[in-house]
Amino acid sequence: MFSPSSPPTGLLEKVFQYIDLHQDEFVQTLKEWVAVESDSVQPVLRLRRELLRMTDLAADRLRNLGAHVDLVDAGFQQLPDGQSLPIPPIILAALGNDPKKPTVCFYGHLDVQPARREDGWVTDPHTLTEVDGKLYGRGTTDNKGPVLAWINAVSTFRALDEDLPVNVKFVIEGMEEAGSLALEELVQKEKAGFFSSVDYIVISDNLWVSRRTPALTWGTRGNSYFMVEVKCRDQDFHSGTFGGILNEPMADLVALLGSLVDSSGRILIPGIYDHVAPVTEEEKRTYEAIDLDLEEYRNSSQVKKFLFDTKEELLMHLWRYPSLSIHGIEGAFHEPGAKTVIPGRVIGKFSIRLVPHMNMSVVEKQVKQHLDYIFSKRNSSNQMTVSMTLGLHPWVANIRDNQYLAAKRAIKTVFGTEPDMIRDGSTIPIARIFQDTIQKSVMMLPLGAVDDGEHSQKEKINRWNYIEGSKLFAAFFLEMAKLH
Ligand SMILES: Cn1cncc1C[C@H](NC(=O)CCN)C(=O)O
Ligand SMILES: [Zn+2]
Ligand SMILES: [Zn+2]
Repeated sequence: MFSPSSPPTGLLEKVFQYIDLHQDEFVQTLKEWVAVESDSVQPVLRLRRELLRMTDLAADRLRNLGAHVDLVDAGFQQLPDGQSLPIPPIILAALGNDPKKPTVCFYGHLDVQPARREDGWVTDPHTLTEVDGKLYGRGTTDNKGPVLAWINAVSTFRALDEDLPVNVKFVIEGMEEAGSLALEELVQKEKAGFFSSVDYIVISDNLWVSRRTPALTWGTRGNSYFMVEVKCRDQDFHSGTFGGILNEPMADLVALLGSLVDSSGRILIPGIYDHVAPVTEEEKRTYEAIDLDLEEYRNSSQVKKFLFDTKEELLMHLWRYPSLSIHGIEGAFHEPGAKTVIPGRVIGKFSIRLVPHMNMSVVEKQVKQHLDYIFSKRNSSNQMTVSMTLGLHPWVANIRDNQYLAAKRAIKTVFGTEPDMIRDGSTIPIARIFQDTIQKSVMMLPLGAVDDGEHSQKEKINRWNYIEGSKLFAAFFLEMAKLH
């Protein structure tokens, strides 16, 4: 082993060289993984079988590394129609348990969003296709590529017959895109078991804000999801026979939804901003330092104008202020054509992205009170029911943790630059659950570029990001060992 003060230049060079030389093999494995249509979103048996196949493929790969692999049964998913579908088992794997080394646990997921060629893909979404250094395919960046990058890093030490600098554990699930069913329960159950030896958790399930500058993520927003139902009766009406003599549920609902946010993006629910953490000068400087070309971002997003004109304002509204989005209306007539229906019962769906110091149950109360007030002013004879169906807390890391220091050093070594220290506007619910339940340091170390198109058509990961990302994880192991 190397001494803590002298950098392991020789070993690191060997590792990087190995990864460069074997990159086509690494791409080939990604191709095999992308070929499995492991869609967890559409609840159909055929796809669940694909998910099980994907889980077995990953478990085999981990066993080949020499890891001890447990497939933890996750039970069944109950569907609203009474059907039930199997949830793929959750992989818990471990490699090495040297008490002198830190134990780093990687969380990732094998499931993907649905993708069909007709949706607007140029290539088949389940056939990894390389064009100009871009590896196109569903799951390449979210999240199969990063999971494999971690495996590539571990396998490189094994192939070189080098001692792993850290003990490595894996939590790999197959239901992330469907809300990580069964995972929270498992984390609680294994708190004193599998997780008791874990010192650090690394998640690589988000993106940089740049195409070239790597990032380290230290916070995500939470989310509270609301459904507001307005009901007259369970059946639709004909607007020729009932139009003019009813309080129409859609009119009530549109008024309710229209009362939530103004055209400058400000949430109109009284009190909602009361607890939002104030911005500090130090925090402001972190946004100034970030590599984001506003014009390029705007153009590539195909948006004419954002609500904010400066980089700092834009980032703060994405990352550290709450936002309210209206997602849809169940029961509304939305198909093409001109049907003259009055829907009898509709459900509006919206969510509020939560930020530090907002209190979930206070938010819930404020939303309900506000909607009650707006609805009562309408004097409608319909019935309104509001429910919060999902409550995910925001997450903030302690960037003074050792693993943030190790990751910064590894990024510097691999990319020759300091990372953008970013937050993320969306939610990775498991981060906060890990932090609260096992009370260990959680870090998000993304590998993909801003234009990877996660969840979208033409999802890709650059070969460069995938291969340098594999090196980054390897360099991170070595830096962690030095700090321990
Ligand atoms: C399911 N869900 C409902 N509320 C929040 C979520 C999670 C979802 N997470 C992601 O997209 C991960 C991005 N890397 C999101 O933030 O919308
Ligand atoms: Zn993901
Ligand atoms: Zn996703």
